[in-house]
Amino acid sequence: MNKPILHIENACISFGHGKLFTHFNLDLHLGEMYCITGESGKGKTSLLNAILGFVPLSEGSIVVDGLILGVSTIDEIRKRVAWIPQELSIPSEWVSEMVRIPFKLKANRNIKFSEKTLYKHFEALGLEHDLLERRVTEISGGQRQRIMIAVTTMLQKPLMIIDEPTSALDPASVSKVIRFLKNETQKSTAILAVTHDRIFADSCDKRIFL
Ligand SMILES: Nc1ncnc2c1ncn2[C@@H]1O[C@H](COP(=O)(O)OP(=O)(O)OP(=O)(O)O)[C@@H](O)[C@H]1O
Repeated sequence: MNKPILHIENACISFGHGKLFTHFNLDLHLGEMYCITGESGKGKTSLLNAILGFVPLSEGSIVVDGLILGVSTIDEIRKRVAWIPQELSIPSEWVSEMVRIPFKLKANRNIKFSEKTLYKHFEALGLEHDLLERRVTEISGGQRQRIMIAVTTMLQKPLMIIDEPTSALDPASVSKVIRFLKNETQKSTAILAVTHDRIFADSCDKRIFL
């Protein structure tokens, strides 16, 4: 098999109060969708944050697309990772502005925003086109999550990291998100998601308990 896009070896995260987990290993390849599941507070979100360099490992190493995570590689690694956090504090009033934010970030400046592609993704995810004309405060949590999945996919990064992609969705919408993401992983992307959603977890290539 080819080299993994994400390789985590012997990882341990600890905060002041002790170790969250130790000896965590993972190999994720292009075309695969894995999920991390487990009890609340075990460190799932912290692990995602560690991959993005926001939380330090106390032991072990993370390699993204052949780059060992460290001070000198973090900018390059962030260029290769699309990230959808669980909670988003969005600094825009309108959805039409919100969907353009990722394209203004330093790491994504070379990627063009396309309304046509966004609408195509909206359709696949069961979202109405006119959501784009609404205020951010006038859309539901589930709509916002799917909009961000659509937008993040447009960035075409080799690695997508998603925290609770379906937590605010009904089962029919969960199925649409799964179909959409599976379709995307076939297009040279790997997905790592944290989830408590049984349907979502069952559809992943591998389920990792933390
Ligand atoms: N920066 C931090 N400093 C200290 N403690 C932290 C920090 N970030 C997270 N924690 C603690 O680490 C533990 C794990 O948090 P984390 O959010 O990673 O868990 P989780 O498994 O994702 O939980 P959930 O399923 O509820 O989202 C929690 O007890 C949390 O309070």
